[in-house]
Amino acid sequence: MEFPNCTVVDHPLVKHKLTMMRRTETSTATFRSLLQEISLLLAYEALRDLKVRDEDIQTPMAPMRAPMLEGKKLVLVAIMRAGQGILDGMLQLVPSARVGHIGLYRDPETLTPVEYYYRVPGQLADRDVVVCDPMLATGNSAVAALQRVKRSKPGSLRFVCLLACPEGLANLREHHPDVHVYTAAVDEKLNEHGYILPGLGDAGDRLFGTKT
Ligand SMILES: O=P(O)(O)OC[C@H]1O[C@H](OP(=O)(O)OP(=O)(O)O)[C@H](O)[C@@H]1O
Ligand SMILES: O=c1cc[nH]c(=O)[nH]1
Repeated sequence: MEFPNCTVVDHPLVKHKLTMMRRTETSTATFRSLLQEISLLLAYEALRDLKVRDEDIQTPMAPMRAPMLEGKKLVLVAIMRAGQGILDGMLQLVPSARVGHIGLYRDPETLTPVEYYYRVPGQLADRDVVVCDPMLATGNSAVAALQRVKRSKPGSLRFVCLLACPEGLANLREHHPDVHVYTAAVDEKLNEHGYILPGLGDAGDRLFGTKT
């Protein structure tokens, strides 16, 4: 199925790492390092249109004008907790990016997000903002996070996740048709508790080892 607001990064390396992450027997340590690795690959695709500016440099052979990223224009915003895993991977690729955090958890009964923390750099007007969270399930958390960031009128806004589903993509498209999603896969559907099927379970618990 095609989703107009979504790019599926279906590189073989991404597919392989995602399969390893899905497996029940994958340890917390392995899950964490795989999320970092896969996020780096997702970022490669999601940041394809970042602006570069030519600078005068000197190679050992000759002077030249060469493109450099305007790194400080990028703001990476992690939805806590699990977004931290994606953030860590993306920061390896763009260490000079500014960082924001939005604390949200999903009320297990209503599946609506509850905000408990917000700290994002101000002055977003000329900055490219990437909001990240591994799971786009109902999409309610992403919709709320993007709404919050939009109050600061960012120059551009995109969303990076590990796994999406049709319900979450539809919700996001309805509320934020201007925000493009980059993901490693779009799974089949949600179950009655709002979990992605086949999915990978609770991303935060798997990343931090908090499953009881
Ligand atoms: O699309 P949604 O239906 O809103 O679900 C997605 C949210 O659920 C997970 O977080 P959770 O609320 O479990 O919090 P946690 O990261 O603290 O575990 C996930 O990391 C997303 O933030
Ligand atoms: O499948 C899901 C849905 C929401 N949050 C998760 O961590 N996993």
